[in-house]
Amino acid sequence: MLIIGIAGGTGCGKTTVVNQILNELPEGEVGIISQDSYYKDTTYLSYEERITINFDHPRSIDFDLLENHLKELKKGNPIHQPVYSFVKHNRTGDTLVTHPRKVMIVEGILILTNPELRKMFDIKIFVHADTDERLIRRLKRDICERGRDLDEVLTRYQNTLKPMHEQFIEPTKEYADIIIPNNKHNTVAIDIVRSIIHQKL
Ligand SMILES: Nc1ncnc2c1ncn2[C@@H]1O[C@H](COP(=O)(O)OP(=O)(O)O)[C@@H](O)[C@H]1O
Ligand SMILES: Nc1ccn([C@@H]2O[C@H](COP(=O)(O)O)[C@@H](O)[C@H]2O)c(=O)n1
Repeated sequence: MLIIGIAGGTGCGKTTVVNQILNELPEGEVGIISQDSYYKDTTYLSYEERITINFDHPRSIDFDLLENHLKELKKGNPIHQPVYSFVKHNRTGDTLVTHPRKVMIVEGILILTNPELRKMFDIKIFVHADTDERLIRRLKRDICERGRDLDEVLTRYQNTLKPMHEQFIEPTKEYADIIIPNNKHNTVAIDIVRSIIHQKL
């Protein structure tokens, strides 16, 4: 199994890049794991307490579960990937059965901060987009798709997103084998990653 880790700050286009890579690849040959599914279960907290969580700090992620799931997939076993709700700020209680594939892509802002995960990735990719571009994309996306308003996104940006990006996420660029510039759609980079995957299938 080839495991590809795709990191980069919020709004850089990780999900979009993954979808572009999957386009034109045989359906069902490549599996996806999203770091967002591994936000820690916070059912014991009230909604008011959950919205104060710093979701851009590595401690918000259940890395042990993510690592165990990758190990199970490597052994050939299916896993139950938790389903996360950005509206409830918590896991939904549902899970998505994820079967092992020849190629697994793991994507998320903080995945390269964890040394054990880094060791498991055969290829490490960092998607880069400028800070202002990422903020504009995040604003549009969170308002349209994640039930947020302008004030929520900007407050979160100032209090946690920006400082955590500088402290934890941007420094992981140095671990990347490939850096994809993504201020604009980068079809050449996508084709390169796709051809690496093709060789493995
Ligand atoms: N290269 C790009 N040019 C313009 N918009 C983009 C680009 N890549 C992604 N987007 C848009 O930016 C938003 C955030 O992208 P997404 O892939 O969800 O980022 P991430 O998963 O890194 O947070 C989405 O609305 C997406 O359509
Ligand atoms: N309840 C939550 C959990 C996370 N976030 C934000 O999501 C971002 C990571 O997801 P991307 O798809 O943008 O990579 C991260 O920056 C968290 O702030 C949230 O808003 N609410």
